[in-house]
Amino acid sequence: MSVRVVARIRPLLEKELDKDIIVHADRVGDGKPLTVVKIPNPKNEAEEFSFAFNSVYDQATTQEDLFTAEVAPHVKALFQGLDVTIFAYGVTGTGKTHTMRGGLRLAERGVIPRLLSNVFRRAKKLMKDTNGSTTVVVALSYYEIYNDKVYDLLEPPEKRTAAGLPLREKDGRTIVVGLSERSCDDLKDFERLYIEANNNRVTAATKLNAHSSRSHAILRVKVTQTTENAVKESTASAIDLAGSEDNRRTDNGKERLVESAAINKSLFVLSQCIDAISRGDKRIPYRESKMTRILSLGQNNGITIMILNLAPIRSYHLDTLSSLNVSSRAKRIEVREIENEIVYKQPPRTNSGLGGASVQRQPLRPLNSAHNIHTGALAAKAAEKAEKPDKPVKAFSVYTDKKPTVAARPIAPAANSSQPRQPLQIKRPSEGQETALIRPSKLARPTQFPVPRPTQHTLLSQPQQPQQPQQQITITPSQIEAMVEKKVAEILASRAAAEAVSAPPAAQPCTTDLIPNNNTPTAANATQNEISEEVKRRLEALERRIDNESRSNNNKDSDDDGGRRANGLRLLLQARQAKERGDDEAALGLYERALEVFPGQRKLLGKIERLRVKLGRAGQVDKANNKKERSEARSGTGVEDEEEDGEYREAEADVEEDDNDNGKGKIGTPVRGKGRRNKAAAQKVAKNVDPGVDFDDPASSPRTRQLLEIVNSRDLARIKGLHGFGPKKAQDLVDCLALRGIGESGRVESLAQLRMLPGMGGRAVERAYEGLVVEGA
Ligand SMILES: Nc1ncnc2c1ncn2[C@@H]1O[C@H](COP(=O)(O)OP(=O)(O)OP(=O)(O)O)[C@@H](O)[C@H]1O
Repeated sequence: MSVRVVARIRPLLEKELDKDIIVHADRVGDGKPLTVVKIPNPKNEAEEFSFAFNSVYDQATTQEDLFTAEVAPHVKALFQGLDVTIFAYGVTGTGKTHTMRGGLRLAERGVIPRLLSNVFRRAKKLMKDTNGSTTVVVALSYYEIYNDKVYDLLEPPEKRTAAGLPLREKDGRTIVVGLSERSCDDLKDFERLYIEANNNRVTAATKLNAHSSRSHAILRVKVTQTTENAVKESTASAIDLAGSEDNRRTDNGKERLVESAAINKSLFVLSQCIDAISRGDKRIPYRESKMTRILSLGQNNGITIMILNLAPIRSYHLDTLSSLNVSSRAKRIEVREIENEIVYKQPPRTNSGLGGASVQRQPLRPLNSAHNIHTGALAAKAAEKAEKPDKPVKAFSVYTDKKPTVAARPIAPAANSSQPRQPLQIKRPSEGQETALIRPSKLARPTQFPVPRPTQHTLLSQPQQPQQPQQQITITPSQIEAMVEKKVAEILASRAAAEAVSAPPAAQPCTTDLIPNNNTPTAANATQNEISEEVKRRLEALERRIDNESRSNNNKDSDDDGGRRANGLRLLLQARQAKERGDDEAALGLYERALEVFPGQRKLLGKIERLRVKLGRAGQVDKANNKKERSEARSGTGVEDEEEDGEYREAEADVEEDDNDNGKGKIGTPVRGKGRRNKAAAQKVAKNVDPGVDFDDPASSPRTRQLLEIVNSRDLARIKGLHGFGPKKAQDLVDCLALRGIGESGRVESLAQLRMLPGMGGRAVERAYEGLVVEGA
């Protein structure tokens, strides 16, 4: 399931009543719900950009409307064991805190108090419905990330240490070490704690918001359901992110500027993570900020809802566009909808009278095989509770008439566990039932492969008995193929996840997952073995194919000049933007990464050195590059580097051109001779292509017209079809066209203009032009 992204446009504030409204909610057709946000192109007011979301809430939306539509439906899922994450994103002053926290009046209460109210109500009902045999404990932790440091909001500020609380990875999640947790009995209890904690949160008045949050605030609501035999735990996280700020508009003083740099940096990393995930990159830069590590977007399980807050007025125009862009990409992020595992305190009694022929029961799992976080502390706590004599004896309601959603999962150790995986047991078929479900691995959603499963009866009455001969299992080749495809998708996903966190490789594709563990061969076992062998053989072949493909992709990447250069260009552009935001730290990191693409470039080295000096880290420029420079100087050669240098200069020219175009007068530094250089470059291309083609003239040839028409269509599929364009380059161009109005008409009017767009330097336009087959020619 993808991240659900909804947009909320706030009403005008009193001081804004005379302002021009430029952001509108719209629908895709009559009678359809609001799902589109419209905003004019800042370069061409006649043109409008449209951004589609899962839902859009306009100025008239009340706090209750939003909660009822977006959050209330997921409280049930929370009690089923799914984690729920809700976070508010947007520019400063757009209503994030209003949405999450809200006002004190009942109608003004935001998502968080309403969520807690619903949780307490449901908990109470559950306890009542089970006659007290299920107890529900609600516990809170609440912390903020201020200047990239984590502080516990449930502790008084004087207890804070300068370094804040450390983060640690545990069971694939990021946890805050030493965070306090308070249990809450009811809403009143919560409100007292929450109000007190909010007083500890850093807020300050800025020019854009009288009560601006200077930190990201994360509230975690842990719901623990305990019965006699088992404990189920799930967490709702409500996150109020600090808003991005354009410091040219805030008039921020020194302290606010430092805060602002930290806020902007973390939000920039978040947008980079979103971009990287949506592009399918192998490396996701989660670790570059504490906020992204904690949010773990795309790595978390359960349900994730992103609320994009928007201000409707013109003064937010560019900021609004930028946050619309980031959030519309977040829609592409997939989150696995996996319930947390139930932890059993003790084996269920085999002589339980609760059963009956129709009752299904969850198979037992050892505690150490639980997949999620509940293996250690929770189990210990559960055991401790079970031992306490003063607690009433409870009967756990794992016996249910319904088919359990997480029940009957085979034993699978945690994905990142060092423990070897146990092969799955394919169990006996139920009476009168030839087929049932199997889950090939923890990562996978339920599949439809017909394999036998045990009946309640068998499990309850003969838990220790050796396996009986099984009925003939029939799996068709197409089902095997489907299993294999699914497994491959899992392998790819787990590899991507493992690479993303730079952790040791995630659980290796475990082909044995699908192999039954049969020590006593029978006819049915033999059939299973055959099937497993077949699956295993195909999996191995596919794994080899994947390895070969990724190897050849890597080679292709390194051969692909355009892709490499475009990547370098992107890094230069991002570095430039970071510098403009005043985030020298991020700019330095990006320039250093660009140096890997354009190694040894003196100008780039100069920029890095200057930034290092500014950040008090002079003299640390990559030694390898310096060495390279020195050896070049000695040998007096560098033919290759000349080429690199030219390539770098062109890339940089593109970036500077882009900056110049974006922010005329913003930086205030005249750009010398860039127009000349680009024009010269364009003419150079024109000369290579066809002496008759004028790069400044849109109508100079049918091929030019066709190329421009394809570009201006902004149709990803058509642009991808251009010679020299991969999916990434095509997407970059489409995004760039969406972000910038090009030319008077908002269109690219000539090849020369196309060449000046980021990523279109070098021979990109020339290649696309040359490779174009003119329609109708
Ligand atoms: N839907 C709304 N209805 C009425 N007032 C709103 C709404 N959304 C926001 N506001 C008002 O707008 C102002 C700014 O909102 P808020 O402080 O929530 O912004 P924010 O995005 O959290 O800003 P920051 O990032 O600076 O913390 C507040 O006065 C708030 O009451």
